[in-house]
Amino acid sequence: MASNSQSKGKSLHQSHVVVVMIPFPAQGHLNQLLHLSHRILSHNIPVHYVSTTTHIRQATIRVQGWDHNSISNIHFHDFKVPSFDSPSPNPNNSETKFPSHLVPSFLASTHLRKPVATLLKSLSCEAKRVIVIHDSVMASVAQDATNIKNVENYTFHSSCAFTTSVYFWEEMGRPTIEGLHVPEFPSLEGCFTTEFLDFIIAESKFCEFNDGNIYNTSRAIEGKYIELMEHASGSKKVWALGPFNPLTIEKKNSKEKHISIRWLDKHEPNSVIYVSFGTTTTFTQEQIGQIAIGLEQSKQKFIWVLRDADKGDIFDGNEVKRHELPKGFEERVEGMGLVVRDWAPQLEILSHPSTGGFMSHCGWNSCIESITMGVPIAAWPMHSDQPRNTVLITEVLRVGLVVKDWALRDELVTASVIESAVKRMMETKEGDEMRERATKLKNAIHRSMDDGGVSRMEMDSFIAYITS
Ligand SMILES: O=c1ccn([C@@H]2O[C@H](COP(=O)(O)OP(=O)(O)O[C@H]3OC[C@@H](O)[C@H](O)[C@H]3O)[C@@H](O)[C@H]2O)c(=O)[nH]1
Ligand SMILES: C[C@@H](CO)CCNc1ncnc2nc[nH]c12
Repeated sequence: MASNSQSKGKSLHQSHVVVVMIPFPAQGHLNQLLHLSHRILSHNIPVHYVSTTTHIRQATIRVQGWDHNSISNIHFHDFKVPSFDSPSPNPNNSETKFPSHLVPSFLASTHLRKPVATLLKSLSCEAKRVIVIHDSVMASVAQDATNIKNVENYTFHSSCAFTTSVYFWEEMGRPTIEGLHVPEFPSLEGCFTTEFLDFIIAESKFCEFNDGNIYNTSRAIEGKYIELMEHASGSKKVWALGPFNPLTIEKKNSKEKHISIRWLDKHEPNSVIYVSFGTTTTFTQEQIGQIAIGLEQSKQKFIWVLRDADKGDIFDGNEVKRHELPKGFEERVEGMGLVVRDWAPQLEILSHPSTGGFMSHCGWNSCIESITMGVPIAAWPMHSDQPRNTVLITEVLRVGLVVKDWALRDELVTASVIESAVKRMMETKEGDEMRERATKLKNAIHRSMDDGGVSRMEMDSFIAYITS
């Protein structure tokens, strides 16, 4: 059984309760429930983590921020599903930038329902109680939990409370709520394909009978919107158990350091902008050229992670495309910028003192990782929840600026727009003020995770609730 310093004083009866995680098979989802597994394990509760063979492999090789040994106590269940297509992403989709090339892998994972049901039945015979935590878009896979007596079923929402709650608030007809000012936010137009929106709606029907809702956020970040979510959830509990990612990252010795960290070590505090767009963004060659020129013209130091969206199966063997950069670019920016084409250690980069800004698509992982590390965001949303996450970052929390307005989503972002956004973030008073607010927010989050802090108390209360 897992043990570490946080588990001291916890009684053994808790081992009669086991947790089963059912993540959605895309990096930004796998990652969050893996972090949560780690946190729950530290309370001495066994955790089972279920996915397809390839996605278990993906989740475990990309674990960040915790030491690899600490996840070895998680019980991974890699179930076989029918083989699925794993096409390369297409940057030229005109309707939306949603990564529809992943859909075959999403559909394949619906076949997890049967092995999951078998696992739940077997665990429910041995344990006092089985706590299922399933991604909101894996609710159909978790549905059999409802019919087993000692199994409780919680829905994990992979985005922030702001984005999820305004969706419900709109459905409720935008009621006035005392003490709450909701800023303007974009409609869902252009966020998803119709096919995926239908998938989300179909999955949400299976959440109706759940026992509560879990978010990777904190009352120290967006308390008002967690309350709005509570308002929309009626009698059901809303648990804000985040941030799931670790708040401090251990320094590696220099031999083990990634090239980007060694590079950051050479620079001044807050002098580098980190540019990365998660695992579901693919740019056209033309757009890549504009980013390159914009970064060069900004004359600011940068680390740029230049990679396409993940494929449904990241191990399927085909070579990843190597994007061309403008002629002589890498030589001209030598010493000033670093282009990373493989997997970057994002948490380490964000926690490095030299990193002073983050140009991001505003995936929720990137947002919360950046906030917990005190780094402000230059927001360039692409699809899904990202346009609304941008509103939380720039207007509610005021720890970021907008690179590209969502209304202009179909247009090329020119080098000069990128240049001016980078300069605004890195060398203006406005940028400094955002960094100050980001540092304040980081400190508030750290305090909330200390003894007696709101986030710590909420996690303790959840653990007590599921084990009592
Ligand atoms: O090179 C890389 C790229 C990405 N990453 C990590 O991969 C993760 C990417 O997740 P993001 O949420 O930022 O973005 P993605 O688009 O990939 O994910 C998505 O899934 C979950 C949703 O709620 C997000 O809003 C969504 O966009 C982050 O944890 C980031 O740290 C790396 O560590 N290195
Ligand atoms: C490949 C990922 C990228 O986000 C699709 C699942 N994304 C999502 N799934 C479910 N609800 C969402 N609300 C916002 N985004 C959501």
